[in-house]
Amino acid sequence: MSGLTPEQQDVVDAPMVPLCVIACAGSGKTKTAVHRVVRMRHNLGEARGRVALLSFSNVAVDTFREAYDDLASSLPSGAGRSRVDIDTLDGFITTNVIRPHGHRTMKSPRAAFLVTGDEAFLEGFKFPTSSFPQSIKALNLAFLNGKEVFFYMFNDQVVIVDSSVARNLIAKLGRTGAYTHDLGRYWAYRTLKEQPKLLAALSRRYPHIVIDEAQDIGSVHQAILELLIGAGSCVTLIGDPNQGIYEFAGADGKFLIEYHQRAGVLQHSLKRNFRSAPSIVDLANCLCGRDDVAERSAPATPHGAFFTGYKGDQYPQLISSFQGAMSAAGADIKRSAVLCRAKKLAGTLRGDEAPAGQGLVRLFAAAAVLRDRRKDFLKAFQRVAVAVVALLDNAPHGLVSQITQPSNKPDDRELRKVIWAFTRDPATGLPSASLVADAQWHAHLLARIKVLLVNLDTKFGLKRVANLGNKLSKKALPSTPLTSAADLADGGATALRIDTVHKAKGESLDAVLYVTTKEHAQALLGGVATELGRIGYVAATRTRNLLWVAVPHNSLKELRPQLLERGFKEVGLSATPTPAAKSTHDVLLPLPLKATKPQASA
Ligand SMILES: Nc1ncnc2c1ncn2[C@@H]1O[C@H](COP(=O)(O)OP(=O)(O)OP(=O)(O)O)[C@@H](O)[C@H]1O
Repeated sequence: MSGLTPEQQDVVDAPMVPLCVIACAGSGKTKTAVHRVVRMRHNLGEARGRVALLSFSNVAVDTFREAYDDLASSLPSGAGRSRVDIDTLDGFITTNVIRPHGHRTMKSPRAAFLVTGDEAFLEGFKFPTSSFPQSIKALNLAFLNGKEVFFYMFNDQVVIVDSSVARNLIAKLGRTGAYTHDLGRYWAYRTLKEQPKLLAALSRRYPHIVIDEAQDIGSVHQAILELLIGAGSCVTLIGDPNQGIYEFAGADGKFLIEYHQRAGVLQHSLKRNFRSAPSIVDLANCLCGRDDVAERSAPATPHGAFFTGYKGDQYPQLISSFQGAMSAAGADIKRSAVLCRAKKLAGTLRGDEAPAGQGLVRLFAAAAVLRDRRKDFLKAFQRVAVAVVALLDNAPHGLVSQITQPSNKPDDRELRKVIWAFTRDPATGLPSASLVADAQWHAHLLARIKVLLVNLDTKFGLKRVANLGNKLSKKALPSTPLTSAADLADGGATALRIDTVHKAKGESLDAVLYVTTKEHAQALLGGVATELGRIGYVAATRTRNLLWVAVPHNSLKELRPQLLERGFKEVGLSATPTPAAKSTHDVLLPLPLKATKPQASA
């Protein structure tokens, strides 16, 4: 197959046995995995077994599907081209285990359904803690040395929950057929463990499973995979342990790192980085102690790794200075981003307001802002679904899930369509976030909800609650629009994306500004031994050409020597928003340098 490097080709051509592929950032894991799957399907010929290619995000799955559709046309017709399933690991478990078989283990009279966490009936499913009862949606599970451990997170700390309390609560929810994301994995594990015939059948159906981003496999996922491996499935893991950033969810990368030690598993590595300029690859090597090789040569435009200090009130200056540097580097605004460790900081930088209103009105208001400001129609739809169901009298427990999850039932699909139409249309459905909230927006909302509820009654026999006015009070709505007209007019087209590092995982970006606290910057410089360090590593390795790391001004003196030692160059902030800096081939510093007396290394 053409276009692959020898190390990628070796993975593709490897015998049909389990592989452990440790790959660096930007090494073309996607391309390699898709070519490998096509080759596997080719080798399987007319055999009936399916190949599963699994990853962790819907974006990754879409990319894989597109690439597979392109490549699979090279398979001879009839060679089982369609017997490849590409999905997220959770999607795979849901389709093959939880939905069709989970209810038997859950002791539910109906098929299992996923809850969003906001459903009113979950109020009755709480567990006690030393302070106040917590909702079951906060309950997580991990396997530690083969034992189930139940916990929840409080102020970034893990708090253990008594196992029998947790099991009873999970069983009680299970009997309704409901499960949260985390508990879905638990039920899938238990279903496979308790129904050995099902496990054997699933393993026969999927004799080969390839998992990308395998550093993100958590302990419950691992337990499920171990069952499949034990039943005969041949599992290949591809990933980069230095990008393991889901430790809080029980993924510590150990499964991937140690997988090659198992009998029969062949080890491979991918060490050529196609994404980043050589100076960025050098920095990445310095951070993680690898010796990966840049496949690209240095671009003719300004590029490399820079740092700058910022004060708490200088975010606008910081971002406009970075945009000046981006212009000089020829970075595309749509393929560049400001990244932060924490959601809260990303929200502050984006200028996200606290959601307005109370109760269900708050949900509708948040949905309007998500749709109109963030253009996030899906999240808006999910909030509208939860709020509308809460306005129904005696709504069946799984109704939110019936609306929000894809379904083959015509009634569910019709209902989904009605809620989508309401969410999407500011003229007849959820009013525009640009209307004055307490006066216009709320009045429109009330009138249109009434029409919607009549419609739901007529078409689907769903009755509304009696006290609509109480449930939709205008308390805590401001006498201003929910979001400013300027934000809406921009529509995000010219705005630089501001996001968390977790959201940018797997992406290639032209330019990245990583905004850090002192702790985040220290962790980045400290390397990949800690999760915070790996988060910094993921941020740094997203960029193709330009990386800026912004550190708090008051830690600059302390951090400067280490930043310089790692190869970062210092830049200052421009006093006012900058016009695009001049692009010259040999200028690496896109902005005038201020206060840059390098200190001797500590
Ligand atoms: N053999 C190849 N020839 C040319 N380009 C390649 C080759 N393999 C991969 N690439 C390119 O390398 C870039 C990075 O690939 P990809 O996004 O799959 O990296 P990755 O290994 O998933 O990285 P990360 O783990 O950092 O997200 C993509 O633009 C891809 O098209």
